[in-house]
Amino acid sequence: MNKDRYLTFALGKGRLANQTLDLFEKIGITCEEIRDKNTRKLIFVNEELKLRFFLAKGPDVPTYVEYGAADIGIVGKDTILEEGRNIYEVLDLGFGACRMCICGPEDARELLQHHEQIRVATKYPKIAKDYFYNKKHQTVEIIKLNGSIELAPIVGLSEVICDIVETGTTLRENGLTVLEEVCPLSARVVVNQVSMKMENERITDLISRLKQVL
Ligand SMILES: Nc1ncnc2c1ncn2[C@@H]1O[C@H](COP(=O)(O)OP(=O)(O)OP(=O)(O)O)[C@@H](O)[C@H]1O
Ligand SMILES: O=P(O)(O)OC[C@H]1O[C@H](OP(=O)(O)OP(=O)(O)O)[C@H](O)[C@@H]1O
Repeated sequence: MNKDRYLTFALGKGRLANQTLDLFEKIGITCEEIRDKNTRKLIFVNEELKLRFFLAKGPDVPTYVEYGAADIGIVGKDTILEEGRNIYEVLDLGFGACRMCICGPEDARELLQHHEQIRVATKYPKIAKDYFYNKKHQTVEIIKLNGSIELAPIVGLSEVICDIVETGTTLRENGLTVLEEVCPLSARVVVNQVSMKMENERITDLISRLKQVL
């Protein structure tokens, strides 16, 4: 362990960012500057604690962590599954709770049950493929989209979608429903495999302090 080495954190931008920063504050790790919406600065340093933080697009967080550009990352379980990087997942933070589901209009339920060769629109092709091919042994056509996934069955692009459901409002407002649940999701702490060995003391201490305030 090198006491002068900075530990670097990659935090997912968007929904999880504020709760992640709130949690770090609870264990005395502060980084006020990172909350400033007006700054274009990308990296933030806490000199006293020898920590560095940056915000990145969710799907890039596991990449930074696998390559060791960040020692630790905070990201949704969906992103971890989709990216399939070689990283350690060490802690479930509980917040950002939602579910990955197969959704569609009620009449698509029958198509799923009869293993029809349907089209599945999703932002998560790997998760969808794993679910249909490896878990259900069902052949489907997967169509990758980048957002507003609920549109796909409405306009006839696909029969069903594989997407995140939190409150269910988006589904309800668009006449869709949950047909099957793929898995529960929440924010996780991930760690670079080499950092876990080289900085074991600092990282395990951090994880146990996080556990105490969850
Ligand atoms: N209602 C929700 N919709 C999407 N993600 C959610 C929801 N609730 C919790 N999450 C979690 O929050 C994480 C970040 O969500 P966010 O929408 O900010 O990122 P994203 O989907 O990668 O962003 P973008 O909108 O830039 O595509 C997700 O990966 C997921 O784990
Ligand atoms: O169950 P709910 O509480 O309605 O939340 C689920 C919705 O939120 C997410 O979309 P997001 O807002 O990230 O926009 P996007 O569709 O452009 O990705 C997700 O893809 C669903 O559409």
